[in-house]
Amino acid sequence: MQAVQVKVLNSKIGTHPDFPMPTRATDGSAGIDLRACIDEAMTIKAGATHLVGTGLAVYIQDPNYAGMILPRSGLGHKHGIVLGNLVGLIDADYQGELMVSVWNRSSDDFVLNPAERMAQYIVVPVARPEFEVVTDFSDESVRGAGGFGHSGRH
Ligand SMILES: O=c1ccn([C@H]2C[C@H](O)[C@@H](COP(=O)(O)OP(=O)(O)OP(=O)(O)O)O2)c(=O)[nH]1
Ligand SMILES: [Mg+2]
Repeated sequence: MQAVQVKVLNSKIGTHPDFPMPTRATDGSAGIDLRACIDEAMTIKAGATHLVGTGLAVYIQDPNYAGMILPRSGLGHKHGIVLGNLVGLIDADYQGELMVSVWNRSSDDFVLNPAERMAQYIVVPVARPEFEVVTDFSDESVRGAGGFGHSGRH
């Protein structure tokens, strides 16, 4: 996939030095960091969840792809800042603002500053198979219906 369409919904983005257009931190970065598009710092109390806008709309258009919003490892591990929905799945036909559900799962309040990089966004391919209804599967796998630790722990 070469490009997706990005609409800037907040005029600060791309004009204010603190709010650059989203980019990859390095050439090899999978994710594009999503910044909090807020005017003032907000306190996310211990255990609280806030829906925070990014000021951006991304229209993937091609249904063979989807967007995902993932936590940043540093914020998640060191500060307990993860996602209220654990992972955000963004449909290819979604044209609204990318929103981040910021969950402070730690026991300390967290101050989210304007333009702070709060999560990251990737685009992934999506297999969209038909669901072919059968009475019996075409063969029996080695695993069969075993799951949930069926193969042991070690
Ligand atoms: O972290 C997220 C998750 C979702 N969305 C937007 C894009 C996505 O395409 C839409 C719907 O998401 P989802 O299907 O996960 O939520 P739902 O609760 O099933 O809502 P809907 O009934 O609108 O599909 O909400 C975000 O902006 N951020
Ligand atoms: Mg849905």
